[in-house]
Amino acid sequence: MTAHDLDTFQAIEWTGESLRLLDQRYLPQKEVYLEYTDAQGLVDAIRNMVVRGAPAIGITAAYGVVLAARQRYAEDIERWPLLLEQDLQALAESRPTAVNLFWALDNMRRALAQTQFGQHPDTFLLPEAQRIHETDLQANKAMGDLGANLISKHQENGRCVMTHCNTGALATGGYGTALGVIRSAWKRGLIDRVYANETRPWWQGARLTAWELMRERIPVSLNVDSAVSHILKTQPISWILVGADRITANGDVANKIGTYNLAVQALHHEVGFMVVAPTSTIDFNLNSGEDIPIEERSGEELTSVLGQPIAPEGVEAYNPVFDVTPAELVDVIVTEKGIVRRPNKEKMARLMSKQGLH
Ligand SMILES: CSC[C@@H](O)[C@@H](O)C(=O)COP(=O)(O)O
Repeated sequence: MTAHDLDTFQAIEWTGESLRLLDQRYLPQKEVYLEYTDAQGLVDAIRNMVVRGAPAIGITAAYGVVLAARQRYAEDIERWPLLLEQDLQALAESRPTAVNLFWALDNMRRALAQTQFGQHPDTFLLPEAQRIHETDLQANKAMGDLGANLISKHQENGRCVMTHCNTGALATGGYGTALGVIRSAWKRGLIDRVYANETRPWWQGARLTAWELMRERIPVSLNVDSAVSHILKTQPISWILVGADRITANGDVANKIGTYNLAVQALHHEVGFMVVAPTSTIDFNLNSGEDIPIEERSGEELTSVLGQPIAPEGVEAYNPVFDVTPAELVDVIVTEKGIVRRPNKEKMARLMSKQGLH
């Protein structure tokens, strides 16, 4: 892979027989690819963060259903759709916050419902998984254009942007959400530099975002999460761009822990706050962010780094890995169907009623 291939680079590859994933736990030191042939392997891959990022999790789960269905079909050519239920359940329990996982499984269930008695599971399930994968890439390209349109050449505050976590090719079907907008804006000559928050405790910013941007030679400065206010005050930053794991009907946004802090800081420093997410991330079944299940991961992610303890043995640690930014702190949500400024329930409903890729 060359630096320029990253534009079309995909961390998830369907081989026809298996799903190949770039193991994100080892980046940037090692590029290790793992090959999966069953759903349980993919449940573990999602849970253990071999693959992460809301759209990437959904795509992985969709292919997980294909692999599980093939296995169940080999076990029992008639009863395989019934046996598949336990695999759908296991995939649904792999991680709780990103709604793209449940959205993808719902789509796979609809494809399953089309399958006639005795038909091979590939008939409807494989094309649906491939459609989910392909439309995510297309959605990211569309959002890249729409988001870049909001970044003007002569930004009042300056020509730099800040981002959080990793929202790039690694987190999606390719190109990225917030990082896709950054890619498009860079190509149009609209930005000079990206400030990437390290994103403790899993370091998605330090390990993954810095890796993606450097490979494309987009100037990036890595900073500790606690430097944000200082940077917004002293550096020429016009926009903070983030992705989302779930957006509720009123426009509240769940995303990587620390995103809420950023929105508050953006308001104080008069920096734009842009959320970039495909409509597969919008959960219209939930009225507000208070209803979103927030994943808590092991305290060990806080108490040790690379296997080395950094806190007193036995200390209790609290590790929520997502937070919810209230809609009133969001300047604009960019989706593949269009943009929503100052989101609220009515505007979100109008957006969702539009025709789109998904
Ligand atoms: C396109 S990615 C948007 C979000 O999924 C991303 O910002 C994020 O929070 C990822 O969390 P992760 O815990 O790494 O799966």
